[in-house]
Amino acid sequence: MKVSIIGSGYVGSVSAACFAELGHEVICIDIDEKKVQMINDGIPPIWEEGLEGLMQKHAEKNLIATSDYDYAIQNSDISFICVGTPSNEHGNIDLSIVGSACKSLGMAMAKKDGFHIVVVKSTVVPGTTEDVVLHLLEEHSGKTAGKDFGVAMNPEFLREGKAVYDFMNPDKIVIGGIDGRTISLVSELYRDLECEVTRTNPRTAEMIKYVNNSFLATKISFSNEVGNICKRLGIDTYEVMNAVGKDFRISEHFLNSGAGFGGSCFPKDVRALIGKAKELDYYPVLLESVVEVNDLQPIQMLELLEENVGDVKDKRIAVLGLAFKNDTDDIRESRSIPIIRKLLEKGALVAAYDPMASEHMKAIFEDITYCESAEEALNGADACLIMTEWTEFRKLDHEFSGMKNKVVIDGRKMIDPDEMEQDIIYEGLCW
Ligand SMILES: NC(=O)c1ccc[n+]([C@@H]2O[C@H](COP(=O)([O-])OP(=O)(O)OC[C@H]3O[C@@H](n4cnc5c(N)ncnc54)[C@H](O)[C@@H]3O)[C@@H](O)[C@H]2O)c1
Ligand SMILES: O=c1ccn([C@@H]2O[C@H](COP(=O)(O)OP(=O)(O)O[C@H]3O[C@H](CO)[C@@H](O)[C@H](O)[C@H]3O)[C@@H](O)[C@H]2O)c(=O)[nH]1
Repeated sequence: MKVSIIGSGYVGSVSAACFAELGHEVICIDIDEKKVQMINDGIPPIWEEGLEGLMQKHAEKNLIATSDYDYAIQNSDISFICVGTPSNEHGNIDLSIVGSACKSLGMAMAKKDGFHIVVVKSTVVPGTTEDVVLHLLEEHSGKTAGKDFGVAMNPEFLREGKAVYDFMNPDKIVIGGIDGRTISLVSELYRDLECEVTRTNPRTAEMIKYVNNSFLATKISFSNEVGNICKRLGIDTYEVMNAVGKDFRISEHFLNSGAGFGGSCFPKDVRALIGKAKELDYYPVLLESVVEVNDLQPIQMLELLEENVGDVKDKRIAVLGLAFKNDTDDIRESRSIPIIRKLLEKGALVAAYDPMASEHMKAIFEDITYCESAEEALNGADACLIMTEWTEFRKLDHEFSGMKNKVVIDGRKMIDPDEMEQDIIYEGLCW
């Protein structure tokens, strides 16, 4: 099938490369000319394991990129909207990028003969596809939904760092369409993937995505709350949750307590669902608490730090991990951001290390010291904070020997002091 993908970020570029791998003809559309050029050169605009191989295999064959909407719409049957849906200043969803993509798409559809399908893959609050996207497309194309074009919502569940694998091995595919014809045509795109398709209406598909993310975020905040209580009781919460997770109704996944959840999805999506609920005069007590517990975790880390080293003014604090999780260079809503901000406010000297994300962090904190290795960051440090679950941090041992004061506050349970040769003063955040 002929597919156009609007937006070449994490979701757009992975979807494009994977649809190409599934044998479809794919055109990426982005307003960022640099990304367009990169894709045409077979270079992924974001880092994701396995993405480069797919892009090199398909670029300029069945995967091309352009900033020309007219060309892309004329040469495709289905368009996926994969642009960002950030939070506005009140935490509610900001649909302005979706709006401008719909305008460009509608204007291009006006010039096209024949049936076209528009699929929203961006995460949007329930009602958006039918009440906003569909109407904008009708307004700018002069065409009628259901007659001249189909509209569907197909949420994406990929995890960053595992995005290609997740796209190719989904545990669910949800397609919410305005009619059966649209749902069937969109399903065709996924026919080679071994996965059941949940067929539904657009607003249910939109809600499934929010509930999925909110439930996972709730599991993490629940685990953090339990961890905070365990810490005060002198109990290792990981031992507790390992046993609790053996109950098949709970499952062992997403029970790791620590510095909390970051990333481009959980924080913004939980906030957006809270905003939508309030708009409907419902106060979502549980979801508000999920955010509150999450916001508290970095503060508790700093409290532990100060309990161990006192005033941090003029002290060198090594921050290990800047990405919001391991295996990605993405720093969006990373838990290390509020930590570094507070450390700087308190006059600390921050020495940061991340295997992938330092370049991105420089855009937020220009003046901290960026190191090439954990060892370099730890050298001469008065304390260390572990913020990201990078595998390489599990092996740290002799690297701590250069610290002035060997205080380690572990926000991800990366270190087992009993297994180490170095003597350190170790504090787990929740254990
Ligand atoms: N990142 C994830 O892991 C993930 C997973 C599932 C769902 N989502 C959702 O998918 C959506 C996209 O997220 P992302 O992380 O890929 O975003 P992103 O910010 O990485 O990428 C968005 C892309 O859209 C482009 N763009 C902006 N305006 C445009 C326009 N008018 N026309 C064409 N291109 C335009 C940008 O240049 C950028 O390349 C969001 O709604 C997000 O919540 C993200
Ligand atoms: O037990 C856990 C698991 C995760 N995290 C943190 O939670 C955040 C998010 O992790 P993860 O879910 O692996 O990353 P994302 O790439 O943000 O993926 C989530 O958000 C995407 C965007 O909506 C969805 O598509 C995915 O299904 C969903 O897992 C990270 O900061 C992790 O450190 C924990 O603190 N404890």
